[in-house]
Formats: sequence, C-alpha cells, structure tokens
Amino acid sequence: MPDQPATLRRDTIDADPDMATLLAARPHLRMDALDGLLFEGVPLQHIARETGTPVWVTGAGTLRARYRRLAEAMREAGLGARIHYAIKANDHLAVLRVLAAEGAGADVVSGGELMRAVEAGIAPERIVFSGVGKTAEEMRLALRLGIGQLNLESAEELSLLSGIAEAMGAEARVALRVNPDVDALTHAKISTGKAGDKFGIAYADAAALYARAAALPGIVPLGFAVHIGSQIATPAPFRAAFERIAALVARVRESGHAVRMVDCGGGLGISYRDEAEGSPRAFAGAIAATLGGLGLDLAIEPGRWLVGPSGVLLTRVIRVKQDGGAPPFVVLDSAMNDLLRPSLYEAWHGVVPLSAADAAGPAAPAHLVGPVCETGDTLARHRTLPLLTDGAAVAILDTGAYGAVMSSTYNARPLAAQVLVDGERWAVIRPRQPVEALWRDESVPDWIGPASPASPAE
Ligand SMILES: Cc1ncc(COP(=O)(O)O)c(C=O)c1O
Ligand SMILES: N[C@@H](CCCC[NH3+])C(=O)O
Repeated sequence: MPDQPATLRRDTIDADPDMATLLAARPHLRMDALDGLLFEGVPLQHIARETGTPVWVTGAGTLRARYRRLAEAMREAGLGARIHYAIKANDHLAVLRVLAAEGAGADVVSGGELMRAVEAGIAPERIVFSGVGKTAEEMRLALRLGIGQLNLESAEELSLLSGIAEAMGAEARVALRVNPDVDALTHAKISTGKAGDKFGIAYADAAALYARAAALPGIVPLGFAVHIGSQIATPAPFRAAFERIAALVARVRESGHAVRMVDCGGGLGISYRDEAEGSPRAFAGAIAATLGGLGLDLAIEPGRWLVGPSGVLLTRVIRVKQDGGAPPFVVLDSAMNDLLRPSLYEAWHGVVPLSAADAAGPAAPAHLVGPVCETGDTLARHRTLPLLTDGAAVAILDTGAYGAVMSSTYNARPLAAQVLVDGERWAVIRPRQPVEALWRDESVPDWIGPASPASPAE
C-alpha cells in the first residue's frame, strides 16, 4: 500500500534531451568553445557577469525572424491577415517597439496594456481590446484613443459599451468573441474555448447577440473573434474552432447582417522540450481552409509563438544542498517569483550551462529550486542535468513569453534586470529593481507609533 498519493511520491527522474539537441532546435543559441553560450552574437556569460543574476535576456533579431516567418506563412496561404501581437506575453516597451517596427499591431486585455502599447508607438487603430472584465473607464479610454476594435465577451458588456459610446458621441467597432466549445488539447489552466470556460459568448447565443449589436446605438459590429487557448501544438483544434465560426458567419449573413471580419486569436504553441512546435503554415492553412474564401478581413493574435523562444533567464547556483542519496537540491538565485510557469503549470523549460566551466561533470539527477519559502518553488524538478556546483551559471530556455510579465516581488525579492540583445549588441532595458523600491510607496499611519526598542519579554 502506498503511504502517500502517487502524485506526492513521484521520484522518477525524466531524462533531459541532450544539450546539442536543445540547441540545434534554437538557431539563436550556439555553444562556442571560447565564449560559451551565445545568444545571437552575444556571450551570455558577459551579461550574467556585468548585470548580475537573475537577468532576463530577449533577442531582438530572434523576435524579428519569428515575426517574419509568421507573416510569410500568412502571405503564402493567401491571407492578408493583420497580426495583433498579444502583449500580455511580454509587454516590455523594447519588445513592443521591435515588433511594431515589423508591422505588428497589438492585442491588449487591460487599460494598462492599452496605454503601454500606445506608449510604444503602436497606433490605436491597430489595437484590439479583448478580455472578460473591461471596466467602463477602460471602455471610455479605448474610445477616447480611437481604438481599432473591442472584442466583446458578453451581452452585459455590449449593453454597457453601447451606452458609453452613445454618451460620448463615439462609434465602437466591435467583434463578438465566441466560445466555440472546442477542446484545445492543452493544459486545463490555459484552455479558453470550452463551454464552462469564462471566456467568450456561448456559441448558441452569438447570432442573436450580433443582430442585437447591429441595432444598438454607438455600436458598429464588424464580425467575430475566437481564441481557444494557449500552447496548442496541432492544427486540428484551430480548424474545429474556425469551422464553427465559418458556419456562424454564414448563418448571420443569411439573416441579412454584414460580417466583415474574423479575428482568429492566438494560441500557437512552441517546443519547450521535444514536442513539435506549432506550425505557422499549418495555422495559416487551417484559417485559409475554413475562413479564407468568405471575403473576410482576417486577423490573428499570437503571443507565445513570437516571443517565447526569443528569451532566456540567466541564473546562478547559490548552493547545492545534498539530500542523502536522493537527487540534490540545486538552489538558484531565481525563483517562482521570477519564473512562475513551472510552479503554476508544472511547465518544463530547458536548462543549459553558460559555459563549459559552469558544468562540473556529466549529467546527473537534480532538482533546481529557488530560495522562496514554498515547496512549490521549483524551476526544473526531477531532471538529469550537467553537474552544477556553487556559482555555476545557467540559462533557462524559452522564457520570453509569460516570464518577466508574470513575476512578483514575493519574499521581498526585487524584480530581475532585463537585457535586449540585437546581433552583437546588447543593452540593459530595465535595471534590477532596487530593494528599497519595494517599500517606497508604503506608509504607516501616525497612530501606529514607533517600533518598540525591545521585545515585551525583555
Ligand atoms: C484573447 C487572447 N488572444 C491572444 C492570446 C495569446 O495567446 P498565445 O500567447 O497562446 O498566442 C491570449 C492568451 O491566451 C488571449 O487570451
Ligand atoms: N500564462 C500562460 C499562458 C496564458 C495565456 C493567456 N491567456 C503560460 O505561461 O503558459
């Protein structure tokens, strides 16, 4: 009889793909005999030494190359689809600027993201505002700025927006986000298009709501939007969702309403370990096969696929804590407050030493954990990794999406520095947060009084 549930007893070690295999799949990374791990043209050990660790590194050249691959796949499929980068994945102004220079618009989910996108120079008419909880204030801001489109997720939101637009004498260009009830075949926490998920308007209600939107003051219905989830590896779920949207478009048009556009959302997955990377061609093919011949303006909202592989997190070993005969705990100077994905989704990220000197021996079982006071504070658990000793520096791969943006300062850990690499150049794009910044905006009411000089027992 097991004395604990199986999930708690897990002690098997997953074999990591070898480093050569990991690097071969990532053309922006290369191990050089002299300079160690190069990101584009920059030795990562220089960055780790000069800025300290942990530090997030993003590659501008890599971002551009990925954007171009995606845009090319859309063109090849005969789709003039606009690309609205989902800035939640990585909203640093420099990242936004690099992608905007390539022609990207933005998909935002808050007033803050809207203001960030505008601050980065993205024209408001190239911005789409999604999300289930837009406030009246955010709607006013969007209309005041002249946003391109609001993707609405409920009848309640539609009524509110109509009233606000009418009062402002504005016209809100709107798409209805539909929940197609399709299984995205991804992690349950990042599935968004199944009935019961909080996102989108129930498929059965969408046609009637569109007709209502057409009759409401201040509302210009453009079409529909769909986004079924994130980290989707195969085209089948996309295709299933787009087929349902195509049927909806036909039905709504038959009833006499114009449908001009469909926003096909994001969700294209990347290869973290050895899974297949989501294919832009297959994604574009799924759109073309279902929505391509309908005379629609098309748009997509990719996040992870563009930025995920374009970033790494550099971190250093504080100490190796032996655990009897069990795999040691390699305690890093980064933690779940920096990179939350492994703790939140048991996500797997590749780990590569920054140079030969950072690997003290052949691969051995280990758990890579952070210093945060949580058992779940793990970055790479149950792994076989090159032998890491105190002071060794490693890169945690594919952290460009949902990495720095999901950081917190839990355990009074300041936000890590950020660096942008571009070919052989690099620059700090956000310094490490000074620890004093953590309490700079806090105040203690006068009536609380000073701290006691000694404890009551003394
Ligand atoms: C509405 C919407 N669009 C786009 C995205 C971007 O998704 P991904 O990063 O998986 O491409 C998301 C996040 O899941 C989203 O909620
Ligand atoms: N944060 C998630 C993705 C959420 C996508 C946004 N709806 C991840 O890291 O995988």
